[in-house]
Amino acid sequence: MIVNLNLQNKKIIIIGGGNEAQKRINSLLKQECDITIIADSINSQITKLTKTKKIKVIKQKVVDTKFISKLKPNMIITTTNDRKINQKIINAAKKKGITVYSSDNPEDSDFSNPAIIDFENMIQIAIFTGGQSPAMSKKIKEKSEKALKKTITKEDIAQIKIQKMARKLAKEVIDTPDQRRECLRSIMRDNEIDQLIKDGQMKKAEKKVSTILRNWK
Ligand SMILES: C[C@@]1(CC(=O)O)c2cc3[nH]c(cc4nc(cc5[nH]c(cc(n2)[C@H]1CCC(=O)O)[C@@](C)(CC(=O)O)[C@@H]5CCC(=O)O)C(CC(=O)O)=C4CCC(=O)O)c(CCC(=O)O)c3CC(=O)O
Ligand SMILES: NC(=O)C1=CN([C@@H]2O[C@H](COP(=O)(O)OP(=O)(O)OC[C@H]3O[C@@H](n4cnc5c(N)ncnc54)[C@H](O)[C@@H]3O)[C@@H](O)[C@H]2O)C=CC1
Repeated sequence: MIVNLNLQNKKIIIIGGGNEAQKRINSLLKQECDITIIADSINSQITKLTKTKKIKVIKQKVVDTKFISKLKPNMIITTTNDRKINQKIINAAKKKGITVYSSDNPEDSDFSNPAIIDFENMIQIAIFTGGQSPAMSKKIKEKSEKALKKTITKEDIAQIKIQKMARKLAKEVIDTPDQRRECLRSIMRDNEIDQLIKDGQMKKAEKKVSTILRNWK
């Protein structure tokens, strides 16, 4: 089952500082969460990231699981190339009811990472083979990316921004979910708004949306 994790303000610990850690940090940085890396060595890309982004680093080898009670994380991601320590961390986290992921152990992890196609941080499309073939997920991602870039337009992304603003206002000014849905659909179909979006006139589009919503009966 693919779901999205809401990690806003969550405390996340990543053990290890190699390629896998780097992939996980890059996805975590899309949300406002508190990231701490514990590793005895950190690759150059992660070092660069720690200089520009808010990431804490504890430079040490993890030999036991005491860091869990000390740092009290909401989630632990272990990415070391040491199976034994990864397993120890998984077991300790599970005992404490902490969400855990290990790069070398999909069976014991609480979630999986699909291949992601991202459009301007506004739309994410996930490709997942249920752990059967990560390499095929990557290949299908690369194949579909080209096709999707032709299907998902700049205007679609602008319409998401319009819809975000519209549904916030709709919740304030329209009483029932059915009516809100109908109104949001009519905004999506509105030729005038469509044209304003195409012309890059976002402020005018928003104004028109606001008028439609406030006069909705
Ligand atoms: C189960 C899963 C972990 C999870 O649940 O999160 C998992 C597990 C493992 N992958 C391993 C190897 C490789 N992983 C990749 C690549 C990716 N792996 C990703 C996801 C997942 N990998 C999850 C299932 C996803 C699904 O089923 O769709 C992607 C899609 C997303 C991401 O990592 O963010 C990302 C591409 C992202 C992109 O480019 O966008 C490549 C290819 C390459 O690097 O070129 C290889 C080498 C070739 C191969 O093995 O296929 C090994 C070590 C095996 C060993 O020791 O040999 C394990 C551990 C194990 O199998 O035990
Ligand atoms: N889920 C996936 O898609 C993939 C999973 N893997 C698995 O992930 C593991 C890690 O892969 P990479 O990041 O490429 O390896 P890597 O060798 O680049 O990084 C390992 C990191 O762990 C650190 N480390 C090792 N023992 C430690 C300890 N006790 N305490 C703190 N830090 C420690 C090292 O200093 C290094 O920074 C692999 O062994 C493999 O099993 C590998 C490729 C893809």
